[in-house]
Amino acid sequence: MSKQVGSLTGTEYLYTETIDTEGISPIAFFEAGDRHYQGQRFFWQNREKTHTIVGIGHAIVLKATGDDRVEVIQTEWNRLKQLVVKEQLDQAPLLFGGFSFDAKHPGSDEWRKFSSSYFVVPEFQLEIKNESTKLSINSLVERSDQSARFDELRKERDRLLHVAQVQERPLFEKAVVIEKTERNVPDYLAAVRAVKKEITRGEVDKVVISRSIELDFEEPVSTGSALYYALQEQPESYIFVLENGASAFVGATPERLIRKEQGMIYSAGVAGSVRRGKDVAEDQRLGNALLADEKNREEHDFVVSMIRTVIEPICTDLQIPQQPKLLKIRDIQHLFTPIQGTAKKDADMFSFVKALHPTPALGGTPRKRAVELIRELEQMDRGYYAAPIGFVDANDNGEFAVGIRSALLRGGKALLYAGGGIVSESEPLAELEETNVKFRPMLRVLGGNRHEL
Ligand SMILES: C=C(O[C@H]1C=CC=C(C(=O)O)[C@@H]1O)C(=O)O
Ligand SMILES: [Mg+2]
Repeated sequence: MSKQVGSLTGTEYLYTETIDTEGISPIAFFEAGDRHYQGQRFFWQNREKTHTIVGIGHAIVLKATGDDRVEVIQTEWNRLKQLVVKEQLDQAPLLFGGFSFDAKHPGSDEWRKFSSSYFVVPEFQLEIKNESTKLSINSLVERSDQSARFDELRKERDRLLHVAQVQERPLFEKAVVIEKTERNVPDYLAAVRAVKKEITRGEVDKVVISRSIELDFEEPVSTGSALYYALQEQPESYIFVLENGASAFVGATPERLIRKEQGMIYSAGVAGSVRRGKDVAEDQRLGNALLADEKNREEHDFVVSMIRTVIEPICTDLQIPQQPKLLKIRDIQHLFTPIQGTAKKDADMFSFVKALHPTPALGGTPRKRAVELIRELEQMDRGYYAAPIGFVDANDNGEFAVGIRSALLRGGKALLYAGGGIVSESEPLAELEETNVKFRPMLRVLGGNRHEL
């Protein structure tokens, strides 16, 4: 049973016990939870592929809505951290989840279950980092129930391990798409034009406008299959899955929001885009043209300058290069500025998430007006698209990416999302084409590309 932290009795502790499990495949472990824990799993892998986390089952669920949702999650997590009981060598329990893009959005049926924030401490936590593989059990129980509860949980852990290691490895078939519907192209183009007018009027400098594509499949798509193909097809990106009941939010994003490790923080400006070239020469020509392009540099500079402004008060030793570099991933190249610093003493992970979200790579400049315009102009609910998704551990180390190049799966349907930064020089049809490139990663993963390839 999962517990909302609000229902704590005051006498429970968050017990953790870790074992070493070298050689287990994270996707096989994820899939081992398919039968009994569907809707209660998550998966995370960083861009460098040095850190993979799988969560199965819910020891604790945290949800919060409203403007102060980040602070509510932050406070509850701080309270929970005080309850951790573990041996020194045990892994710290972690909190994984995400926020919706806009806490003030009225919401839609498709995203209803996710609430405007949804975080879990997994019951079974597999972590592969620095060449070591650790599997923990986390459980929030009364001291008097701890021993009996852990006996049950150890049995269940061993069963999951056996399924993952010994029983047949899962074979994933790519789902078959029967229909691909561009949901709101005229609305999207109208929104881009409206933003350009607002820019001319001096109301805003930049707003990110997005749209969605619906895929209908012959059969329900399993989360495991989407995850498998995301890992195969997008090796240069963060890969994430967050299940919630019958829905799953899945993505292959290149964009870090914040990583915090031993007091150091790492963020990134990722904005400004062009497709990959068909050969090396074209790829380099496109990349160099992107680096020199005024419109894309403007899109990018708004992001870097806002990140500087919002993290300067909570950081020291901030290091931000003057010029962007190129970030090349399978389908697209971006302008990229890595940012790092040292977190001030009281600035924890959620202080950074709150300060940074949304950067103008997903929202706009100025932030408040841009988010209002997105709410007014986009004829859709972004849900968790373009919003922070990731984890923090009990030592306040962790990482959040931005949930782009992503899709919401539910049964035989998927909703894919993509957007782009609209600035004064934006051309509506060129922006539409840019969103087509940004849909590609998830179209590859989900099979919706087969007519185009
Ligand atoms: C909003 C998205 O991308 C952002 C990240 C990188 C480049 C972007 C751009 O060039 O417009 C966007 O700001 C998306 O992929 O849906
Ligand atoms: Mg762009």
